[in-house]
Amino acid sequence: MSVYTVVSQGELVEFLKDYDVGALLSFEGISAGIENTNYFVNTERDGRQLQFVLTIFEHHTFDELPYFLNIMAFMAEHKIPTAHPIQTLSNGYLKELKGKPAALVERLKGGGVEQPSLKQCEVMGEQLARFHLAGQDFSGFRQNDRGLDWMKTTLALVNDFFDAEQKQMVKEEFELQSGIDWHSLPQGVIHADLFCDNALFSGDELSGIIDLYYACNSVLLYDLAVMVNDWCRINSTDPKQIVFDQHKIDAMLQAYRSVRPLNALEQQSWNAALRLAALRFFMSRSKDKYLPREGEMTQIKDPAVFERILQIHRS
Ligand SMILES: Nc1ncnc2c1ncn2[C@@H]1O[C@H](COP(=O)(O)OP(=O)(O)OP(=O)(O)O)[C@@H](O)[C@H]1O
Ligand SMILES: N[C@@H](CCO)C(=O)O
Repeated sequence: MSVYTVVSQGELVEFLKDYDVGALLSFEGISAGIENTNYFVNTERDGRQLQFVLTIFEHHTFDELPYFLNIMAFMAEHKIPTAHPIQTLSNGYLKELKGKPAALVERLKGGGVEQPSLKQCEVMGEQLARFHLAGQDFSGFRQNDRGLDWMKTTLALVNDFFDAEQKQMVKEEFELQSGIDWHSLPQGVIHADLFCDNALFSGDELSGIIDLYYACNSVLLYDLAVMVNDWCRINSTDPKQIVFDQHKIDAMLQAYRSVRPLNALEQQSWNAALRLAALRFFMSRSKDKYLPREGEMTQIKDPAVFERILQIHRS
């Protein structure tokens, strides 16, 4: 259950006065998600029922949030399926609730994906390319705070928990990545965490991409690699048995390239991008497992999954 900040009816009624959303009908904490507190919020305005998601940000500062909320609004306005944040009557998309930053966003239909279909992989390939193209006109900028420097700092924290084989593999991967000039590849706004649980589908129709709170300006190919690593594999309860589904990879890549073709350097760098994306989540999951944040109610996501994915891309 991830409701870290409990909100009363009275507090929510007061909060909603700064929005043109009508009167509060009901609200309910959302159990999925681990970073933030989320509530479903239902209101009624002019006889119509409206549905929203209220997010109370547990880790981000007020300063860094406008970048993410502006991207969500920008993408929704460019017909990329994302949840549009709701404008306050006073100023912008961000407000304070219980001393923390908070935002109200449009509630999308559908649910997260557990076993993506071939069609869903194709849809995501196409939509990510459209997201990347639209992002070329977005004026905000944010550095990737989960880039190679962050991975190196994280490795220093977790390396002692690794066995000799893991240490050697990770050392080789950092050597490989440090030798690549990622800046010479096409850059732009990336989602940076587009896993299956961050896209809501109704059947094979994408209702929206959510959780843009790692978005940043970085390497477009890396974003595609993050997505392939999570969407295009056949999972097993034993991470060592994970395998990729080549049909899903082909469907996703073909759909992406039909909207934004990959240049020669991107094609050459594909394997390295898959390895960089695997390394990033191997590092973050290792840190969460070995050095969990105090007081955090976290379902630990298994780093062995990304260790295996890294091994597959190395072979
Ligand atoms: N705009 C939305 N419309 C409908 N449902 C949403 C929306 N945003 C979030 N949700 C629901 O809330 C759940 C939690 O949201 P989210 O994944 O953003 O959680 P988080 O704690 O902020 O992030 P993380 O998953 O990284 O821990 C989602 O799985 C989804 O069911
Ligand atoms: N998508 C990440 C967690 C949120 O960043 C993972 O599965 O490790």
